[in-house]
Amino acid sequence: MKYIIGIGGVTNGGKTTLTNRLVKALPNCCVVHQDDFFKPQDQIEVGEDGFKQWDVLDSLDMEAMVSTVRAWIENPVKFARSHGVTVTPGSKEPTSQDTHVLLIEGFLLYNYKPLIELFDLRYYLAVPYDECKRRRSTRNYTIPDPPGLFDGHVWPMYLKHRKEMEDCGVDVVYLDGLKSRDELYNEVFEDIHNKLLNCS
Ligand SMILES: Nc1ncnc2c1ncn2[C@@H]1O[C@H](COP(=O)(O)OP(=O)(O)O)[C@@H](O)[C@H]1O
Ligand SMILES: O=C(O)c1ccc[n+]([C@@H]2O[C@H](COP(=O)([O-])O)[C@@H](O)[C@H]2O)c1
Ligand SMILES: [Mg+2]
Repeated sequence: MKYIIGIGGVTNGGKTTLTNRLVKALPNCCVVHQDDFFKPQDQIEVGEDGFKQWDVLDSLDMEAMVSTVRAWIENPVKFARSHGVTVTPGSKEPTSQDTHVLLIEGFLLYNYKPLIELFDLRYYLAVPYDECKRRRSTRNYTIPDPPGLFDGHVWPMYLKHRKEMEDCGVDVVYLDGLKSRDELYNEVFEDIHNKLLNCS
């Protein structure tokens, strides 16, 4: 069986931290990071507000991201091997019963139709404004945040995209990003087991 699981939500919600832990625990598990699909800086539009518009779908090569996911769907064994993931057969025979998991993590997973429909399970990490701003201020992105970016662009875009997702009725499991790393990992790992892996 093949399962595609989304770890989405707000910037600095803890998506990458949680994903890095899950990938070690789930069977034959590969990861796609949405951050790897940002377009080069010179292709990012500058808005009327003067900020480079990083936190919109247009800043990402979403077609390439979906193609990568489709390559995994087509042949998860080949995908795993070419990404250095060791493939182990499950206890059940025939081999076609083997379990393969793809984790997709990123801040804009549930606003792009061709991607939304590919998930078997969608998680959404959220943290309140103050904590998000505090965590973001300590991050070192390849392109550092200019002064005022969080309040002028990042947070408003988060609210806009979250509302659009909710208005479209996308089915997500909300996670409280204020919980500890351990709590979040245990909660999600158990949930994945109950919802997916026990049924295979
Ligand atoms: N559950 C948590 N509680 C407190 N801090 C966390 C938690 N998860 C992650 N962090 C910290 O928050 C920051 C952002 O985490 P990260 O996993 O990179 O988030 P994201 O990928 O959603 O932007 C990092 O400094 C990380 O160590
Ligand atoms: O990774 C990059 O090249 C990059 C360049 C500019 C900005 N980012 C920021 O990366 C954020 C998404 O990543 P994350 O891990 O914070 O969810 C998003 O809020 C962007 O503003 C990321
Ligand atoms: Mg991240």
